[in-house]
Amino acid sequence: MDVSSPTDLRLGTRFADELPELAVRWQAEEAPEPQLVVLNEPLAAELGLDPRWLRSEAGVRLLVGAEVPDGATPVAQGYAGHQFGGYSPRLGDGRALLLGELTDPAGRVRDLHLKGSGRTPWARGGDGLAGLGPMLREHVVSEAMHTLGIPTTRSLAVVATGRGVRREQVLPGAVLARVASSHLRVGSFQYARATGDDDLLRRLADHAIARHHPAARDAGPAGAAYVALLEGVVEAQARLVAQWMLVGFVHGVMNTDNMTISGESIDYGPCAFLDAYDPATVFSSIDEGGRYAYRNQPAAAQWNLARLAEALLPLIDADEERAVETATRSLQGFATTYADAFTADAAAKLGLPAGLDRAVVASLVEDLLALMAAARVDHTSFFRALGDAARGDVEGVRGVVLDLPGLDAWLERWRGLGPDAEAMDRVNPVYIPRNHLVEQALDAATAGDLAPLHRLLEAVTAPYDERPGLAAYAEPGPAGAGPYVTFCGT
Ligand SMILES: Nc1ncnc2c1ncn2[C@@H]1O[C@H](COP(=O)(O)OP(=O)(O)OP(=O)(O)O)[C@@H](O)[C@H]1O
Ligand SMILES: [Mg+2]
Repeated sequence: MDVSSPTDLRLGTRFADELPELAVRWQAEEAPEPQLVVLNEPLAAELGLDPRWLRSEAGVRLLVGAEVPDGATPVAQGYAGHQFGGYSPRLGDGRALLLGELTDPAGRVRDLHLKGSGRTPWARGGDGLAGLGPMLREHVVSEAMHTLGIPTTRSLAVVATGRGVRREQVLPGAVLARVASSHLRVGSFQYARATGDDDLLRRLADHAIARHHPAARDAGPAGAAYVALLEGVVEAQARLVAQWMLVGFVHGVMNTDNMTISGESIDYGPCAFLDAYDPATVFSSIDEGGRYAYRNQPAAAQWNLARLAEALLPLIDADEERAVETATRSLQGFATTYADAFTADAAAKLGLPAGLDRAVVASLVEDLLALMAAARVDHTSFFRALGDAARGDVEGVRGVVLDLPGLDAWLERWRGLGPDAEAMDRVNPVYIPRNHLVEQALDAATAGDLAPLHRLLEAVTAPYDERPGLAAYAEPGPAGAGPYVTFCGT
């Protein structure tokens, strides 16, 4: 049955109850004039929430935090984090609240969370607010990621608050209602570890195991369950980052507080998708050293996971030296899982049959990426054009690569392996949220015109289905433009 009133909605308080040291009870700031800007109806249905109710005044009050269902305990979650390599011991939800855990009709437990809901005790100097544009970016990009089959937090809705947010200019403010399999971060473990309270650390790890890696519980005695937890996170993150790389996604701010334990992508701040394939691409204007450049993402993930391993050491083994040895072995799993996932996903993008020798596929992929990088081809449309090449039409790919003899030799090797063009069309998107289109849609929405946003959503939520009316959405942006995303506007 659909939930159609606040009294029907049951939100769990498991995080608040089990981890009170990480949960500050709090409430959202009043929104002067809440107005629903976008609602994710398919997600609402998946959660058992009646979209008509969510669109009603009472529903919007829930989505903006003005009304809390009976029995719910909204909390601001505590976490620490390494930001661009520097450690901040006390970050936490400075502008966000966990409303509680919702069990969907399929029995899955999901966090319902608000971002931009006002200052909390973790706010430090911040105003606790979020701009409409950045929250809509999170909506668009997370929905695109979801339809591309990439694990991600989701956006249920964006509600404009009617309050101005002072940035470089005054922007309309908004609250994002976010749904995630949890909001546990690497930084949550760093925070618990830094308290020196091993009981808290153990409760947090047990909570994470129960929610995300239940098989770890059966791993064996003593520290084995926590080693299995670490390995579970390492594996989930290795697979996730392999998917980012193959779709050309640059997260932009892979701090340890922006890396989940679930393996879902989180926090779409200064993120963007590659147009030209250049592995050195950096989008965030504050990432001056290029720490989170596209090509550095696997290494950044490994670095973050090493911070998770450090936090878990007291649970892994009472003997620190043995704990370090064990954790190091677990971290080494990243390289293998990443390489396997990357090769398997790349083989699918190339339409290759299953069962080919891994080394053959890996060298084929490597050689193709080198050809693509040398000519800075458009990442997304090139892979799509390869589907045409599998059907015998090589004009699209030959038209953009510089080293034609090299490409022809590569095409011959590849075609000899029998690529399946239809299978390629099912995994190589036509539409991704191109940066220039995202910017246009957000600018228009900020000025009150939602049509470009809806058109963009129409394109990116059916990314493999080429439609003639959406040709402009498949085109790369103007060369040399950007970086489009900065931190200042969030
Ligand atoms: N305007 C703000 N007011 C208060 N705190 C803020 C503000 N902006 C960011 N923060 C806090 O700064 C830290 C880093 O911010 P970051 O942009 O990574 O996270 P976020 O986008 O707010 O949230 P999330 O990671 O949940 O998506 C977080 O602790 C966040 O709560
Ligand atoms: Mg963040």
